[in-house]
Amino acid sequence: MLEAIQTPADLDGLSCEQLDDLAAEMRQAICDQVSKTGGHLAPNLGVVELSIALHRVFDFGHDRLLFDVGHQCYPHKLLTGRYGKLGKLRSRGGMAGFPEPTESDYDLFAVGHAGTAVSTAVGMARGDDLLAGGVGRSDRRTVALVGDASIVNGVALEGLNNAGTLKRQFLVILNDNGMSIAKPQGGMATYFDRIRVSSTFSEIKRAGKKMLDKLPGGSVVEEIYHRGSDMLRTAIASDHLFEHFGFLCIGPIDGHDLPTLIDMLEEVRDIDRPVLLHVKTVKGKGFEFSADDPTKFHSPKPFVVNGCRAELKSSGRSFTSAFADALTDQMKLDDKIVAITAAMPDGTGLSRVARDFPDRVLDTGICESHAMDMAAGMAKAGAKPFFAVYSTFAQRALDQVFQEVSLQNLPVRICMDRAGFVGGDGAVHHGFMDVSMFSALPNLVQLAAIDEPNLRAALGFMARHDASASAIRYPRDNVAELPVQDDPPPFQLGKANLIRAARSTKPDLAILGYGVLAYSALEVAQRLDAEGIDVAVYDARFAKPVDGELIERLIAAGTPILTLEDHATTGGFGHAVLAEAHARSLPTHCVQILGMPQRWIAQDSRPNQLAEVGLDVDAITSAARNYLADCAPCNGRSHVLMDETVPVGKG
Ligand SMILES: Cc1ncc(C[n+]2csc(CCOP(=O)(O)OP(=O)(O)O)c2C)c(N)n1
Ligand SMILES: CC(=O)[C@@H](O)[C@H](O)COP(=O)(O)O
Ligand SMILES: [Mg+2]
Repeated sequence: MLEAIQTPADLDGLSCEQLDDLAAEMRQAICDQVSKTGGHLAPNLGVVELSIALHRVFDFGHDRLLFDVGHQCYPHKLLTGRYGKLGKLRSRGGMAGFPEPTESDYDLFAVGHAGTAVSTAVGMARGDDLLAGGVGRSDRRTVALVGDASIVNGVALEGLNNAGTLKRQFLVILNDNGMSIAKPQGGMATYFDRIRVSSTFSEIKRAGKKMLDKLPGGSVVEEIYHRGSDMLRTAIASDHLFEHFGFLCIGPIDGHDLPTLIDMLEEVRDIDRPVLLHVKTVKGKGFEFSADDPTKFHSPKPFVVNGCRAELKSSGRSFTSAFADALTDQMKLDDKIVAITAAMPDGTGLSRVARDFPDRVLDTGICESHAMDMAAGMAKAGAKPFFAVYSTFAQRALDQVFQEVSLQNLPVRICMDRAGFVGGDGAVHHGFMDVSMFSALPNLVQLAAIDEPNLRAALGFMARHDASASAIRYPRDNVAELPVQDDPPPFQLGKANLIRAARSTKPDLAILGYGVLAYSALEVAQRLDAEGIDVAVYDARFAKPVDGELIERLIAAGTPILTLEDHATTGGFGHAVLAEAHARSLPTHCVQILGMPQRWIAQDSRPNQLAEVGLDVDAITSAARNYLADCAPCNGRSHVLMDETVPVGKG
């Protein structure tokens, strides 16, 4: 049946039994695919009936459907003609793992960061009305689908605050499954726990039907049972929190009971004021292993289903695990250290740290801005906060980093995982601009780790460095099985580390790698060496301050520099090297920058390997070779690779 659904209109006329069968087929297709490629499983399994009911009742070819985070969009995509793309989930030419406007007009925003749906939905509603001649004049209905953990995010509350003033149809579906990735945190989570246990509307309805079934009267019973308005009145929630934002609040209702969902959505569809429909769902529903462990199966790597169990395929030692162990060791040495996460305890490794220090690991919920300011407050009080956050989510707290951390010169430590390309999650999650983002801020040291021993050394530096804030970056990847050095020298502020000496005192090329690409540079150097090109390789370690003395020494000796980073070239480490050369009145002499090309950063589908984006060893080697051909004899030209569309090495 699923293959036959080319547009949501194909849902019309299907009976509830058929829709239930369709739901089962969708669950199986999603589970089969995610088990092969990885992706978001539990969130999508939890919204199958809700997605069917939404597309049955609304016409989102005309109406507006906005997803929050968007990781739960797979059922929506299957119902809007993309079943054929499921087999290439999260890869180029396939089905993106988040809503993707380049994939379908049913996807309005490419999203991935929590809290945005209500605001973009308010914007679309206001925009539609404006273009239709005035408030309430548009016939496009607007729906925002938000999870119970995302709705606590600051942006979401800003959206709700404004949405309540709308004088037109506006529906927020609160998908309440009692889960974030981990257990949700904070007062709102406690509130939802309380109202979620109040008997849901469907339970009232079922009890009512049982009672009515006992009465004689056949069709009268059916009529009463199905008369929507009574349902609606029964389901209206008095003194629901969001009622105070100006919403008519309904529910909670059972998010897996298709007849109730369809009835209720039909009831609320044309109410001409903001409505919040509180829907209770089970994250991971449909498979025991995912419903029993929605955290583990939130966004699993490929796994093998074994009856009612599922085993994730093991995949080596990650930077995340290395970070968690290194931070744990630092916390053993210093009881002022406290670890903070914004709803990502497992993704950042802090759940591993919490096993040893449950009282010194704090989870704020999806509230990065608050977490950063809380860290600033803790630093002000004399504690040593380490805020573990994905590079992409740190973007949400940029203002707090400047205003409450760097401007106050408070020693907050920011540990950014998923820096660089993230693979399957793609454009909405790449950590491509943390260096640029923080580079203009005063009192903020920026550093990167090449492997596990260096990550440990870097954290030791950060724990000791009280003179300013510091921000470290490391990738969504495994650590090198063979580290560059088992016992690297301690990190010294602004000092790079020579990891491959050239054969001569005046090498043909010096490669300065920032982060893990310094590791790739070693193989590049080996290949060039075999061609008689004498190369020195440095682990740059710091993007702010860069090692100015090294840069001066190299440029003065006429040694061309190639900088490498898994970061945008704009405002990245390479630009910092150029700026340093400029500040030292050095000729920006043969400095070439190699980083993440813009065209890939905005790519709508998923570069899964550095090879796809020209940052693998082959590509770097050929870039270095072309570059040397350009600048021998060194003519003082600066080969800054500003235009990423130009093949590397011809900058
Ligand atoms: C700003 C931001 N911080 C963190 C995340 C990581 N993240 C993705 S989904 C998720 C949990 C969302 O919970 P909820 O909104 O309840 O949706 P559910 O997964 O339960 O369906 C988190 C923390 C994010 N996407 N955006
Ligand atoms: C949707 C979201 O933001 C998270 O689920 C994220 O996709 C997790 O990323 P990792 O798989 O890298 O932990
Ligand atoms: Mg949830």
